[in-house]
Amino acid sequence: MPRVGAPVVQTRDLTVQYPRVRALDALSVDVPAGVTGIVGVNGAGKSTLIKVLLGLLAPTAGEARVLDMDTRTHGAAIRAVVGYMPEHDALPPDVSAAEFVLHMAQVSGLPRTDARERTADVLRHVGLAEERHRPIGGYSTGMRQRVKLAQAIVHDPRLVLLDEPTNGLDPRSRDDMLDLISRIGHDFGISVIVTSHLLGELERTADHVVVIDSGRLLRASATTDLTQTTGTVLVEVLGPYGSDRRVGQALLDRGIQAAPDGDRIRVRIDDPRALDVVRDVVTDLGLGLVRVQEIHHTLEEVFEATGGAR
Ligand SMILES: Nc1ncnc2c1ncn2[C@@H]1O[C@H](COP(=O)(O)OP(=O)(O)OP(=O)(O)O)[C@@H](O)[C@H]1O
Repeated sequence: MPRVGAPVVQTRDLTVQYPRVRALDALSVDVPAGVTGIVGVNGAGKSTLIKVLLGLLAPTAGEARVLDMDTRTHGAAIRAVVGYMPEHDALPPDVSAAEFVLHMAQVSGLPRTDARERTADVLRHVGLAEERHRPIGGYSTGMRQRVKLAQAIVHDPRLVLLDEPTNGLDPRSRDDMLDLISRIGHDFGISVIVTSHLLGELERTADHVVVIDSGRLLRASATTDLTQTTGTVLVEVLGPYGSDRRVGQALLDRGIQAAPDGDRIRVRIDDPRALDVVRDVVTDLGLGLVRVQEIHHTLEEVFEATGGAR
């Protein structure tokens, strides 16, 4: 059993060489428990990494450990405690979600009665309770993605690997799927590794983000560290027309960097006095301070800064 707080996945110099392409190139990363997003453009190596982690593809060099088990030697043991949602859809059209997920539960070793119970539970969790007896062939893309997610968690895994689960979904279904992923990771206590080529969507779902590009590690950190403050706040004041300009000018007069931003004032806070000066200036001018809002980087901005986005 891995120690509490131990990484769920560790790779060291992990390399996968296909005949023409090096899909993973000396990738060394620790993935902690919780929800982790693996982000990279198409072809970055995300699906290859997942295949290695499941023990389905042997590394050319280096090693990968999942829940402290070596993927080269413990593939079957890993797959018993890890769920997998593949990117592409290979669902049988003629069977119902209930039949399919029950079958997958039994394949993963659950006795029939437990498998039935778990199937009913997970189909309810993913929001397919009502439609579960209809043939999958008539399902929408969003429903099919939820069937794939249900079969990935039906055996109550410790870790689940989701390959591009939001692919092909409209914005609303994508939000539903992201909420579901967050619940699996945060309420059900199953660690989640989720791949995506869209950084923005992982911002509110993932606790950690691993950015890969051409099989190499660009960045691995807590989402909150990546989206750290820009050193700028937006200040909103209450007063007659032009109050924001007067505040901005008063701040500049006192040596604080400030610039208009719509009807608010963008203020640099590198100077430790800055927030005190804002409060003093607003009071001196007889105005009200409505809001001081810290501005954070978005993941997209960070990715662009590291040269990963295309
Ligand atoms: N079986 C294979 N044989 C040869 N090359 C492969 C194979 N699978 C993937 N590749 C190549 O390896 C690189 C990484 O592919 P991979 O599928 O891991 O990337 P990805 O980040 O998951 O992208 P996508 O989201 O498009 O699947 C790509 O250049 C791809 O063309």
